[in-house]
Amino acid sequence: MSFETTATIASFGGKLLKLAHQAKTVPCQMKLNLYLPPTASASSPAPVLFYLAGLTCTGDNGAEKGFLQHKAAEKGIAVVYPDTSPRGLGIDGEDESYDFGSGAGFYVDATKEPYKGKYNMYSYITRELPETLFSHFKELDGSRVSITGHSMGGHGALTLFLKNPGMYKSVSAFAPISNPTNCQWGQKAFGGYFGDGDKGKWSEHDTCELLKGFKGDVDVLVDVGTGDNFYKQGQLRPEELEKVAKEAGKSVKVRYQDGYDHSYFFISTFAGDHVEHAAKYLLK
Ligand SMILES: N[C@@H](CCC(=O)N[C@@H](CSC=O)C(=O)NCC(=O)O)C(=O)O
Repeated sequence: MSFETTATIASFGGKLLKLAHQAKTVPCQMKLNLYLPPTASASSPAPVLFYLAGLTCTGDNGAEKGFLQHKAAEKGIAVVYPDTSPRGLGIDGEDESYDFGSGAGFYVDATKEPYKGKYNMYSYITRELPETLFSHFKELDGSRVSITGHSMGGHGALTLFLKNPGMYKSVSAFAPISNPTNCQWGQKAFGGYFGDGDKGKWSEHDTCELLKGFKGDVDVLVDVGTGDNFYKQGQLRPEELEKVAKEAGKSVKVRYQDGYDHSYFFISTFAGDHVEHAAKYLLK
């Protein structure tokens, strides 16, 4: 099934497309944004950066407030901004809380009813969405793809990268949920999507656990604001990420940005650095 383009918006010399398509891995229509830099064409396809957003977000938050497009236009990189969950499936309780269900898919394939077979954001982001995009948009180079994300989306970016060696050229994250098996957000989500009986499944989607067993080199950039209330509450656990990385001999650079909070003011301030980080690998 192909895409419907609901809007085309000029942005930094390129264009932002608002898209919708009927998905198969998740049983609903999915919306997203796609930024095409000015240089993208069928004869010169652009490498692609996926930006995974956080709790409560759609594909609009990053596209409208993340400020990635300025640097992406300069570097000739396309940016994909997917939604964060399926929508409107009529599951009991789906819309009740900001940190579970709608807007909170956590980039996993649920194995517990009533989300099983429906909340498959892992399959959607790693398989269906890229396959559909790259067959439809000849302006995109599907052989050069990187990933980044914020908070729940930072968790998504890091775990998808670590679970799929070779799929992404690079990874970075803004204030990621680095150790979801040991924080409230992650425990609620994994309990709801996997159940409490299968902690092995939880570990398969925890960046710290994945990093311990990762074969090969990494070069991960992470930014966290020291004024971030979710960091202060222990939802992000970047120190644990640094500890695991050090013990495993993996290059994970965590930059603690003085006074920044969890908002898109923080993301937009450092977005250029994250696009530069991706460009190092996408353009070499
Ligand atoms: N509404 C909630 C807070 C939700 C929130 O801060 N969401 C963040 C992502 S948090 C981790 O995934 C976000 O990006 N929000 C959208 C935005 O545009 O800022 C509450 O009331 O605490």
